[in-house]
Amino acid sequence: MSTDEINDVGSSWRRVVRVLEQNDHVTPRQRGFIFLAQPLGLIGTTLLVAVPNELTREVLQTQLKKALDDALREVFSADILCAFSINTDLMPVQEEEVPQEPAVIRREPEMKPAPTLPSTSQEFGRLNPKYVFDSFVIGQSNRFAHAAAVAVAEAPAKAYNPLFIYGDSGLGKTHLLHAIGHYARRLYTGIRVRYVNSEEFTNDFINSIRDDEGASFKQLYRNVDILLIDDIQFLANKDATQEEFFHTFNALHNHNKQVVITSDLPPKRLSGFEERMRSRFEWGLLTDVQPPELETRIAILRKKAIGEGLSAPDDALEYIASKISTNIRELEGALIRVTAFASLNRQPVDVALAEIVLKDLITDEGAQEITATAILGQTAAYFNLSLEELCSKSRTRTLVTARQIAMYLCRELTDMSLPKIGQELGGRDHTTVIHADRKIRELMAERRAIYNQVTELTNRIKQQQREG
Ligand SMILES: Nc1ncnc2c1ncn2[C@@H]1O[C@H](COP(=O)(O)OP(=O)(O)OP(=O)(O)O)[C@@H](O)[C@H]1O
Repeated sequence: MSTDEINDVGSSWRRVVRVLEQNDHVTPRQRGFIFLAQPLGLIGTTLLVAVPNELTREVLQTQLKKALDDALREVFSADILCAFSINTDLMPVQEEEVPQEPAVIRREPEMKPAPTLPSTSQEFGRLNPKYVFDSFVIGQSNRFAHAAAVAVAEAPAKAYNPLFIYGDSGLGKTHLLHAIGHYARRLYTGIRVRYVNSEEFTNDFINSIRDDEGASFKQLYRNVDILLIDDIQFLANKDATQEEFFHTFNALHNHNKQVVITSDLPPKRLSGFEERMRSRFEWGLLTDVQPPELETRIAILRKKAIGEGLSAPDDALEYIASKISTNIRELEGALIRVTAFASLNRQPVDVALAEIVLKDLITDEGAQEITATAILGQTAAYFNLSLEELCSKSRTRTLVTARQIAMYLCRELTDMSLPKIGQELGGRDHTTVIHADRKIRELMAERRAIYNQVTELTNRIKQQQREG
């Protein structure tokens, strides 16, 4: 197809968009999706259109089918069929990379914020760029939670408020929270989204009392359009912090601001919370996430392998997925170990190799829970350090590596939250833990010594766990 022809299709498509803009049956939200599409060319009576994701395709193909067919007929004076292809490059860039809202959304007046939302763009709580809806695999176990999360991002404070997502550790609750934040920021220019772990909320609150900064604490948590609060169970029995959260929640809810909460248990089973708090959690929508079934686990591994550029055949992925069933973080950890081992040995990943590597990683049913104390104790002993040194501020090379390995192992072998791990290792920030986790994953694939140290330490910790 020549450039002229493509330009021609471009101008026809712009006319199609104008016709759709004038169609009263098309909602402003649906228009937002039309702007994300780009025509690629016309082959006979089929128009090829690129869209950034499955959701956009679905909206155009189903909700807007009739309006789109009519508009195409009007512009091309013929019945035109649309064929959609997904091109993630069309996806607006994440906020972390470019602090401004993406141009593709920005220049369209229809994508301006809903009238109730303020228009200043601010950075509120870092969101992990990897935790977006597109990287989230949907299965029976999380379908409802995913749909509710999308609905809340698309219509903050209108769909369900609060949205309360609960379930065991490592099943995607944090991922969904971040994804809501990313997606809402894409849809509404300048929307103020704050993500916070409840332990950070507690720390901020305590510091605000210590520093007499109550007003700025309120400003921080009440001047937002969406508050995403992770792992609310950590507020249990913290009466003063709960009281403050109660007022924050009420202030936001009364002003039609969205609150999304995650927890390991449903409100009714959350102990250490006042009844008025628990009942508020039930005002909106409760949804759980369950351990994923085998097919979903395989799909998650496949997506992860592609995303991280790891090469592993399907049967090896299936083997890993069949062995680790209750925690997606562990599932990902297993994939990293297998591919790191293969890379170090310049061997392809296959089932036999996965079997060898995972032999020690698979948790024994009924064994004692692994604690931070066990991990820190074993790590310190392994590197010939004292516990004080391991948790100290010193930054000698051995200490930094040992500390990062301890953080990585806490992340992989326990259900502890990031702030809690940081706290155990000398009161470090949760971002330090994220960095350590990433660093060790990378080093394991690059340096045999690190891989061996992590493996040997894991074995020692598990051995200690087995012996009670
Ligand atoms: N459905 C999914 N698709 C793809 N990745 C997933 C899915 N569910 C979870 N993950 C991945 O599994 C890991 C653990 O998920 P996440 O941290 O969101 O769990 P969580 O339920 O918040 O756990 P915790 O209660 O311990 O905080 C993350 O890397 C996340 O991206």
